[in-house]
Amino acid sequence: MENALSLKGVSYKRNRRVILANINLDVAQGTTLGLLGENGAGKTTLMRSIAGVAKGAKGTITVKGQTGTIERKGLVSYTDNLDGFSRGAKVADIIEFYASVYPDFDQDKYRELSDFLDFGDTTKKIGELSKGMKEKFVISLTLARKAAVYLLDEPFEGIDSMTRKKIINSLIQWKAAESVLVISDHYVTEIAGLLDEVAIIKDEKLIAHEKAEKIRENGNSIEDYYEGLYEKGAADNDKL
Ligand SMILES: Nc1ncnc2c1ncn2[C@@H]1O[C@H](COP(=O)(O)OP(=O)(O)OP(=O)(O)O)[C@@H](O)[C@H]1O
Repeated sequence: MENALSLKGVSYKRNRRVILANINLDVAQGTTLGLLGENGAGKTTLMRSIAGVAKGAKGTITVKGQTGTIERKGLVSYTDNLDGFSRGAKVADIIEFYASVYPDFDQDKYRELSDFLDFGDTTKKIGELSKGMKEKFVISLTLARKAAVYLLDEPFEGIDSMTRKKIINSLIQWKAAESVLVISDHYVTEIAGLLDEVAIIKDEKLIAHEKAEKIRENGNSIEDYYEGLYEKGAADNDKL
């Protein structure tokens, strides 16, 4: 199958400190990829690089054949924690902003998503939203676009476990079959059933990229595989 997302030699430094080192990753269209790694491993930085918002990222990132940052922004749906908006901005204003900036933003789909997530009050200000409410808003905004690649960075941290299960069980239905979904989460077991592949980051490097099916065929759970690799280190670089 055609690769929807391809990273070649992606590196990122901040204040001369290496955050990502030579990341190579190919993801076929339709794949749901779990991006795993402990705190500070570089998952957010990698997502920001793919989305074209990490300034100074080196290497080549191709999304559906496009390598330019502007073109990529049109193909990748990623919501940067809403940090760019003032605390006084209302939910309704941000929805309007999304609709005006992204031609692929589908307001009906946004409404369906936000209803499903029980996040309906558009009069609230960003600064008034709880962590979980903000996350529901980010998920709704992100998935309401028609994109080739969706990036969800630890989307469920503040969301209660019942709702988390509900979202995880239905996440796939909100993306087109050919779209890629990259999701990072600390609750590996919870999202495991959703994943087609996992990519593991440790010490600035991609130490593994493997199909979930293959991990299970080898008698491992995704969580065991992840923890085993993390403990063992980058010795066996088991890339696809
Ligand atoms: N604004 C920043 N200034 C300086 N260093 C940063 C900044 N943002 C991230 N870093 C550093 O980059 C590294 C990777 O951070 P990143 O947020 O990408 O990791 P992560 O895997 O998403 O972590 P977490 O699971 O805790 O969210 C960390 O060592 C972090 O300290």
